[in-house]
Amino acid sequence: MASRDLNENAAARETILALATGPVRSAVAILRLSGPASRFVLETIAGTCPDPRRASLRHLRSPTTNEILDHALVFWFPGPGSFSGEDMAEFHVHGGTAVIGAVIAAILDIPRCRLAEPGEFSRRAFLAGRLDLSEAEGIADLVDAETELQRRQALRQMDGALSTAVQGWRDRLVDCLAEVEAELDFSDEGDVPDHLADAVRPRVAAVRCEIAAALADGRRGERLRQGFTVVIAGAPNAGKSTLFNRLLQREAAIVTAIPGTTRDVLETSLDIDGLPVILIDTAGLRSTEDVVEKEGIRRALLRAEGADLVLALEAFDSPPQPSSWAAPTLRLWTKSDLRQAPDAFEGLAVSSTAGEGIAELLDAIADRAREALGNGAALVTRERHREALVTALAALDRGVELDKPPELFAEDLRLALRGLGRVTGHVGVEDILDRVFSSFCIGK
Ligand SMILES: Nc1nc2c(c(=O)[nH]1)N(C=O)[C@@H](CNc1ccc(C(=O)N[C@@H](CCC(=O)O)C(=O)O)cc1)CN2
Ligand SMILES: Nc1nc2c(ncn2[C@@H]2O[C@H](COP(=O)(O)OP(=O)(O)OP(=O)(O)O)[C@@H](O)[C@H]2O)c(=O)[nH]1
Ligand SMILES: [Mg+2]
Repeated sequence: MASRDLNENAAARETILALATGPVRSAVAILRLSGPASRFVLETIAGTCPDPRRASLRHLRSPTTNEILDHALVFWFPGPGSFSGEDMAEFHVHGGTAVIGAVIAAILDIPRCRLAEPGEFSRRAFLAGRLDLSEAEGIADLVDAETELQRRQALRQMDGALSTAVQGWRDRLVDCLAEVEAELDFSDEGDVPDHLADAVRPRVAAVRCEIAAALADGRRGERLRQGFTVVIAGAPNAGKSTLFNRLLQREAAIVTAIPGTTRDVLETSLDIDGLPVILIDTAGLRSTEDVVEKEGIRRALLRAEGADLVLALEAFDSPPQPSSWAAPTLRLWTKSDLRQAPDAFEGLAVSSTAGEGIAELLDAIADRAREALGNGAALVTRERHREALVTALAALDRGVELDKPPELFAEDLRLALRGLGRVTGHVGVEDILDRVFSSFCIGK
């Protein structure tokens, strides 16, 4: 892929530094550098530049005082065959906060070195043509992945699943456009034979169809990134917080025998069979004049409305609840250890204290989440991709209309190509780079 970095002169570039590992005490911490001064930093702090890609054990020294700061493994990754495409270096230091602070301070003393912005290493890799925009997003998603399916989806995207599909559509549409344009060039105006457009139209329609299929995915990819939200709702004292704690296997919410205990919305993520589930405990629903409780109930109803699934709890000792919710609902009869569900009850009986029905409930949630989130094979994983593909699809829809003059057909093809190019960042991306990369972590 050609370098997109046309504006900046490499030598004038700053060298960026970041802690690539977590900002906590750890056995080993990795400091990462990218930019033209990387080699000089290695020579200054570690004495000499090691062989490319080989771990070398060095004393790190402060260039100002010559004091030894740490014994560390150091790496040299010469550009352009590095992750970012630039010269890069790594310091694998002991992961104490004072060690990290001292080495960072020593490096920042070197001219033209500064701390990296979030996503700046990946941004430089993108600008150097080492990866495209959707592959860079895959890296960010991989770092953020909390469940197995999120990991799988992110890895596919990092490996270019979406890029490859988009690139294939682009190539085919470019061929179509070239044929339409050639014909336009060689014919008198308004005199393009219809058979040309007729020959190209089915090929465009085939691409159109594939893009439409990728979009008709029930937003699985986006939802897998975000998680499947399950709201626990019901009357005060129905056992919502007890169930919440049982599903999380820890005492996250306060439980008492007093109705109206929970007021805030409590939200925690849960991994069920690799599926990311966001479990939400809410205030018990009742009419009340208490302003705090009222606000809690308002928030509870708001979250229930936007949920992927509402668990509507009822117990023998709690008043009946609204029978229908805007979101898909699973009715639960709680406290089944104390009183059996009435015969007419349509739903699942559970006891959070005795454990009855809990495995079945987890299975039911997993089934619904799997249905909504898919298996990690969706191509479209962000609203950004969807918007760009919808734009391309709309242009192709217009393009394939019968009796469309070839000039306008060609223009529609160009618009479609621009939409596809935005997914991978091949065209018109200046406005979205900040938005995409600022959501990355520091050090990525
Ligand atoms: N210590 C460390 N671990 C890491 C990374 C890193 O930068 N540093 N990574 C970074 O995020 C990931 C690995 N990804 C990488 C991707 C490409 C190259 C690289 O230098 N590629 C060259 C040469 C490959 C070779 O021949 O060995 C290339 O593709 O040309 C390095 C790391 C995960 N683990
Ligand atoms: N025996 C039995 N008691 C339960 C069960 N679930 C909840 N309880 C009891 O019911 C009472 C209310 O439980 P909570 O979980 O606080 O109820 P809640 O729905 O969160 O109530 P609010 O937060 O007030 O809306 C507590 O005394 C719990 O110990 C259960 O499965 N079996
Ligand atoms: Mg509660």
